[in-house]
Amino acid sequence: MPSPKPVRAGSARSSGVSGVGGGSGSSGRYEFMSLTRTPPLSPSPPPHLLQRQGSDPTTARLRASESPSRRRRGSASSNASTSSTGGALQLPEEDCMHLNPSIISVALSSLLAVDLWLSKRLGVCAYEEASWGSARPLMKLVEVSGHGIPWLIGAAYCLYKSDSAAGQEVMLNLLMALVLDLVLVGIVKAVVRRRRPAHNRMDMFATFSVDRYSFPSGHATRAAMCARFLLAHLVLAAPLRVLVMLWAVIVGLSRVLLGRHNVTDVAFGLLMGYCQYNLVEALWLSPAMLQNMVGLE
Ligand SMILES: CC(C)=CCC/C(C)=C/CC/C(C)=C/COP(=O)(O)O
Repeated sequence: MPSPKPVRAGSARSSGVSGVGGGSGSSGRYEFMSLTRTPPLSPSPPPHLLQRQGSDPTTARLRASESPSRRRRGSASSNASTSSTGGALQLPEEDCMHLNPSIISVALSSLLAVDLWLSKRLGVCAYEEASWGSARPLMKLVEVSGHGIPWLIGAAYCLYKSDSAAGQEVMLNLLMALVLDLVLVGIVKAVVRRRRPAHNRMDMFATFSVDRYSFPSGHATRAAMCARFLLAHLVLAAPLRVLVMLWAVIVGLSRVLLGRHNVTDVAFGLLMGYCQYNLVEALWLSPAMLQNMVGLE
């Protein structure tokens, strides 16, 4: 499997392929090439760099993406070390000190490469002509079931219809949780700015501008948080509890099948939604606070 190649955001964007990474480029952001695309031509590294890169192609590419000043410094120390050892490759101390960050970035790059590859393979409902394209309408129904608008309208309606203080308390807190989820997901999306998979067709209804970004999946955070909320506050029979959990998993899975998200967007989204519920519990609006806020007797 080819290793992903960290490139400057501008060049990847122009090829319409996306990814994310912490990176140490001038913009602090890397994007990763699609595995199925031919990487753009880049100037060949100078011969001394090739010598230092050895036979490991990943290390070679990482070295080639270094800043020119670091390459020059590396080149000088490399020449010294190879000449003193009669041609045997001996890394200078400076490079040894950078070994750990390199291992982490290679591990992260590999994880993201697997993520892109797996997500592309699993995007079987991304369009009608795809291998499971006939299931796309069903997946879009699942999408609607996890969308913010039906949940907000449903919670507001139940709050309005509820005739007990306990019911109103739960519904108001659910509303608060849904708004909190939209805000937190919006912030993370705006900070990370990972683009949606190239095979995604952007035909979702009612989206915010941050929803052009894919990390994390808002549907996944909402599904995990709402599932925990329902399980904690509704008295449900065992089969229904299983159904609620299954629904959350299916909503998450449908995001990848529809091609809306990469696997890591959904995995992180489910985890984030699960943790968000803890925050909702911590911020729980009590009846006393509710009396002040909505004037309950
Ligand atoms: C009242 C109000 C402002 C409601 C906004 C609800 C809304 C438009 C939510 C966006 C839901 C959405 C499309 C999230 C994107 O989910 P991903 O799973 O694709 O990240």
